[in-house]
Parts: sequence; structure tokens; C-alpha cells
Amino acid sequence: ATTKTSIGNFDFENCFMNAAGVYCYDRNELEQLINSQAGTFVTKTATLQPRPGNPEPRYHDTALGSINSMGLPNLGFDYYLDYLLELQKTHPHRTFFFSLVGMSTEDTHALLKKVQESDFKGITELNLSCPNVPGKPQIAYDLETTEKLLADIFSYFKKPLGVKLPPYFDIVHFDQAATVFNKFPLTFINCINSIGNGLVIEDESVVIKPKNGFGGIGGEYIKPTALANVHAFYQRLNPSIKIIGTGGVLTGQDAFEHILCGASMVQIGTTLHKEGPVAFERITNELKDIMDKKGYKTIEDFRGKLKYL
Ligand SMILES: C=Cc1c(C(=O)O)[nH]c(=O)[nH]c1=O
Repeated sequence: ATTKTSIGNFDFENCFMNAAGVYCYDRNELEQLINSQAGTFVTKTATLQPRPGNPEPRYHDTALGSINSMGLPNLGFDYYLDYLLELQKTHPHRTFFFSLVGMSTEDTHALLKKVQESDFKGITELNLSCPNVPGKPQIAYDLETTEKLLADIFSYFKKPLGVKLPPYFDIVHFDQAATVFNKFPLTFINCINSIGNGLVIEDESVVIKPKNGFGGIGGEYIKPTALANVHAFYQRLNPSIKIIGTGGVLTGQDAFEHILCGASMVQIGTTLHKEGPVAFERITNELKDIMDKKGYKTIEDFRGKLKYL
């Protein structure tokens, strides 16, 4: 079996990659992803200026997953663009993802105009779901603002673009969000970002410093919500808009379920943070074993073919 995939006009040798924010802060980490079994990588979400992020401790692993309130620490847009342009010379046959978001609408447009005018040939992931910048709501929970933002963006941005979404929890919200996304030539949507503002307690205390311990939840806790978001949008979106599945992938079986729900690419966050890039080899082999046992040659043999009762 092969776990290769395609998104838009881009082919990838493997349908696994990191989730933005994990193992993608600097060249050192991104190089490890390039040299791993991952089919591609996405950068840490970049802002116009570098950001130190929230006070530490701001990330904590638990038995069933993780909680984080990083606060968008990153080395700044130019750092990541420079590296991505360098990789276009050293790895001309590979396509990488550039995650970004502005701290304001104006910044977001400034960032995307810089990408549009640059020689970047990869895929841009606009993060509409960061839950950890105090005072900043998750953009994609405001569908009116999201529609206006996307309408403005697509008036000038002509390169491949997708959006990173927070989890939705209401069928009507799936309907409303899909109606918005279907209006635009999106290359993909990515479901889901961490489940915002959870709380993890050990003994009598929170485990992270920012926001009195409130943070985005990842890992095993969130797979049912991640699968539901992937499948809800798979059922509703134009087939030209691919779906990246993110959330709760620890094993090949978890990845198999994301693809059954309609995902064309699977991102790994918490498991990558805990296990390191070798996780890609393990999970890829586990998925291939499942496909071989079931007689599936490619992921298209079962993608989206979740059975109902
Ligand atoms: C980009 C900010 C994000 C962060 C963060 O930098 O706090 N954490 C997440 O779980 N998801 C995000 O989208």
C-alpha cells in the first residue's frame, strides 16, 4: 500500500505532516521534519514581527494529551519566508506549508500581500483559530468577519491558500461555516486546531502559567471532535476544497479514521511533541499494515467512505 496523497496541484509521498506549532519553530526543527518520513511540514504560525509568546510554563503533556497557551511565539514572518525560499532551491521537488496570521486584519493582509509578491511556491495556511492570545477571539468563530476577510483576501491573493479552523460543536455552525467556505477558491481547510480554553489540574494547581491555566487541548481527548469536524465539512464542502485532518492521531488506526472521514492529509501535533519525528515512521507503517490487511492500495480507495448504520 502507498500512503501518498495530493492537495490541490501538489503531490506528497506521504499523507502525514506536523501540526503547526509542533516541531516547526526554527530551521533546526524544520530540517528534522524534512529528514523524517513526514510528507511535508507546516511552519509555526508566523506573525509580521517576532513574538516571545506567553510566560512559561505554557505547554504541558498529560497521559491523554496536552494543554498549551504558547501565545504565538515565533521568529517572525521574514525568518520563515527566507527559509522556505531557500528550500525551494535545495529541495525543488518538495512543497511546504507556510502558516501565518496577523495580530490585526491589517497585518493579515500585509502578510498575505508579502507572500503574494514573493517567490513562494508552496501552500499558505491562514490560522483562523489561535485560542491563546489574550483579548483576541478565534476569528473563525465569527463567520461574518471570516467571510469578509476571505472576500478581501481573494481579491488579491492568487496562490494556494487554506485555513486552520477551530472545532465547531453545533450542526448549524457546520452548515453556516461550510456555506461561507464554499464561496471561495480555498485549496483546503484544516480541522481542527486545539480545543480552546480547557483546564488541566494536577494536585491543587493548574499546570500552565498563562491565562490562569486555561489553554488549548490536544491529544486523545479531542479525536471524536476532530473526526466530526473533518466529516461534517467533507459532507458539505465542494470536493475541490480538500480537508486536512488534525487532532488525536496517535496510531495508524487514528489516521485511518481521519481519512475515512474525508481527510486527504493528516497532521500530528501532541504525539509528535511527545515522541519526536520517528512518530511519522511508526504511524505510516501502522496505516500501511491496516491498508494491506483490508486490500486498500491507496488512500483514495477508502477516503470519505465512512460507513453509516
Ligand atoms: C497560533 C497560535 C496557537 C497556539 C499558540 O501559539 O498558543 N496554540 C494552539 O494550540 N493553537 C494555535 O493556533
